[in-house]
Amino acid sequence: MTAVLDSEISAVEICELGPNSRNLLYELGRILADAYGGPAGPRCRHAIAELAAGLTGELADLVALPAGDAGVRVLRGLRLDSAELGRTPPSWAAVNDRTGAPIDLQMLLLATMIGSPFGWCGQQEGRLVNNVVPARGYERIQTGASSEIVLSPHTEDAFHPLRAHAFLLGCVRNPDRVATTIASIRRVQLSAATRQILLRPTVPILPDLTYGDLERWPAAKPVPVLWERPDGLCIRYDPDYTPWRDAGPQFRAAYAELGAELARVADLLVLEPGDVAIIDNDVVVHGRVPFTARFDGTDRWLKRVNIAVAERFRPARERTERGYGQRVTRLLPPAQLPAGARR
Ligand SMILES: O=C(O)CCC(=O)C(=O)O
Ligand SMILES: [Fe+2]
Repeated sequence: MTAVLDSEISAVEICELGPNSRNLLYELGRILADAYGGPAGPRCRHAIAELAAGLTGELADLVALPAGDAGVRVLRGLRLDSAELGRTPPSWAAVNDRTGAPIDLQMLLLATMIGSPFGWCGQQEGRLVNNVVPARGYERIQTGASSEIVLSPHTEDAFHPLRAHAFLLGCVRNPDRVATTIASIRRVQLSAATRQILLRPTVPILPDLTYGDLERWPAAKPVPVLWERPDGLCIRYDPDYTPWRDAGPQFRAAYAELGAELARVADLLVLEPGDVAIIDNDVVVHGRVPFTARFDGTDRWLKRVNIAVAERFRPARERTERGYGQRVTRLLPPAQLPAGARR
């Protein structure tokens, strides 16, 4: 993909949280942080699930999956304590979970209103709220910790059958207004032949480097790039972790056509402090433009939460995939979620 994106935000739904919603979420985050220290323990997780299931009114109306083909809804106006959060850490591993607890808990309340938040055992030590910050040494490596390179458009955790149906990207700070890129598969135009080729399983998608230096995958199973959900076309895409160059010329041409179309329809989304994007991971691929990291404690800082939405369709054939041994960690086992939150 090129770094040249030509359109401003178009069909993305932008929702401003009113003062009551902002204050309520903020207070709940604080109360949970004071009572439990953070979301690691089961008592706090039960409290999150109970509280999220009981939220009504404006918050319940606004905190929802994006409805249209844009596949992104941005909630604007989350309250943050920037001073308490302190300096941007030099890597995810250096995050202070205690000072971060109030905002992490707000993110988890939001995620639990949509579905069931989860993390990966092999990523950021299984945390439910991941931190996305530029890290020294990773400037040119294809992960969220990069900076100097274009982070290619991708489906989050495309390699895995349990990848998020949707995820949250919340912004703590973004002083240089570095844009996230978003591109909806519902806006691309493909020839009928290309569409047919990409609907067939041809090449596998491998785990990205955030899962550690995993050995090669001799038994990697091909998966389709495009698939269909009852409401329309969906995508599963991660070109940097797909051995597409090994495929035949027809597939390579189709894959290139898709890449060019995704670049054509891509929008730039500049997340500002207090913004939370709700991204449909089956409809939209996301990435990031290049930037020069500061590495001085004032860098861009995002929070990411994966969400499983039980009523969302996925193709049955994915159930036989093994996900390269990567296992999820859930907020709570599904049977322990209160009725209103069991999705
Ligand atoms: O930095 C961004 O805007 C996106 C990073 C990303 O791809 C992710 O956190 O999954
Ligand atoms: Fe991502």
